[in-house]
Amino acid sequence: MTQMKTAATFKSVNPARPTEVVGHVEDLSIEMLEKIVNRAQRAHSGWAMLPAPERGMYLHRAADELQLQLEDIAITMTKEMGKTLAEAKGETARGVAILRYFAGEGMREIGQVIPSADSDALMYTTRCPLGVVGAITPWNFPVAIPIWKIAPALAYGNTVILKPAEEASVTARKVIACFHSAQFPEGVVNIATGQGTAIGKALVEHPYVSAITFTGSNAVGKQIGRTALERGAKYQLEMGGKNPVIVTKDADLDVAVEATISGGLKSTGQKCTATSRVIVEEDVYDAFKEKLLRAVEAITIGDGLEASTWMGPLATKAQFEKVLEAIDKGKKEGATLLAGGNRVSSLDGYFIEPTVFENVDHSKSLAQEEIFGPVLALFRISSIQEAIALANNSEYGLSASIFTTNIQEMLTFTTEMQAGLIRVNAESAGVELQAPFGGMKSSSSHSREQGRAAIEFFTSVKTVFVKG
Ligand SMILES: NC(=O)C1=CN([C@@H]2O[C@H](COP(=O)(O)OP(=O)(O)OC[C@H]3O[C@@H](n4cnc5c(N)ncnc54)[C@H](O)[C@@H]3O)[C@@H](O)[C@H]2O)C=CC1
Ligand SMILES: O=C(O)CCC(=O)C(=O)O
Repeated sequence: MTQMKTAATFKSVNPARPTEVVGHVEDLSIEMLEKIVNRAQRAHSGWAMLPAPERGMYLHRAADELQLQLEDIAITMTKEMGKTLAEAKGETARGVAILRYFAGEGMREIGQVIPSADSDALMYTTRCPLGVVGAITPWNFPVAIPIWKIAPALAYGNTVILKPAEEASVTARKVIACFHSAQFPEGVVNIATGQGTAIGKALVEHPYVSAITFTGSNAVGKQIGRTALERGAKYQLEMGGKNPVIVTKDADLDVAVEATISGGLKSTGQKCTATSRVIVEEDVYDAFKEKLLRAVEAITIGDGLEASTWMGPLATKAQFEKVLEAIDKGKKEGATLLAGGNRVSSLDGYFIEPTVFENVDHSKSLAQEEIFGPVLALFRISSIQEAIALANNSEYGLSASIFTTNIQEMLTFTTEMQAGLIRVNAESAGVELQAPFGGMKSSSSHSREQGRAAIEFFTSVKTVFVKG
């Protein structure tokens, strides 16, 4: 990788102890970005012309490098954005598996032979890469999300520029170093660190960048979509969620409680697939609530590097403040606070207690706005129809779970629930890399990432007609 001198850097800090600097990151200028885009553009034709199995071998080598660096990268991730070390290790291992999956894509079919009306002709489809792909990623999955965008982009013959979240850039740099150690040709894999409003925006606007894949907030996603559409670039947006869990009277309550805690509060609730609305049938509402509150009380909060910690801090000061404001707003709107609701005053970092509300008006903020923090809202309902209607009453449609042993209720839920990820007797979070991932309604641009679905975004279909 060519070393570039930049005028400025910014600090990335540890949210568990904000005075600790995890690293300094280049705050690239637009001129530096221009060089990176040109380099990616120049590298494209050579990379695209390599046989796909050979591109796959590069991805296998990157997977080997990431595996070697797993411990260091996971520790950096925990220090930089706060999730527990166990989660960070799991995520890094997932990154290795994603790379291997897409390495295999280099050996799978990319088209179909389609019967032509002309008996002297051969008609088939093939696929070609898009060119330079810009990947704009958030801080909540600093390894998995960049890799599930970069790996398929590369496998199908694109070159890539990663613009990571400012708050997770030290980890991102270490991930990209694995690609460089795997000796990808110059310019094929690039990183552009800097501010979203400057470098991110310039990447989206650049005429050489053929496609943008984004995960993050709805506000930024929509802006990116508009800009990309305007100049004819392809785009893919993965945004928010307000994911419901339904617990019916036939559910195994212990399983439902454990999954609600895990889905809602792991990673401190900072997943787009996190559970935030817990919709419980009245017959079991009180029993479920009691078990849930007991489990919430048992949660240990602290630095994610400590083995005893179950829940770490919020990832950034902005997120910490946003979640405290959301809790305050919920209280003012009349919801009843059952647990938590405060910052953890005994700790210096961005720690907030796991928080549970009930008596939440479904038209109000706690039920409608994405909080992205350790906050659950309980709702009491009297039938499965009411539960599904409530669950669907959201601008989002990313993930949804039901806990029940009633087969008819499972089927009704899988049919009627408006979400891209439907889970039965399993928590709302947790995505398998070989399956399509994406949301309905405002949660996404209706595209899907990961698994074989990734080929739809990262390639263009060509229909070829050959007359003998
Ligand atoms: N769907 C998800 O997984 C995520 C959702 N969020 C939601 O977004 C809220 C705010 O989090 P943020 O970090 O501020 O998300 P964000 O959407 O501002 O940032 C995501 C990425 O977009 C970049 N970016 C920001 N402005 C840009 C622009 N104008 N053009 C191009 N790129 C730009 C950022 O630098 C970062 O790399 C959270 O509270 C949460 O509700 C945040 C992170 C992940
Ligand atoms: O639930 C998961 O594993 C993935 C969540 C995700 O993609 C996100 O929060 O952005």
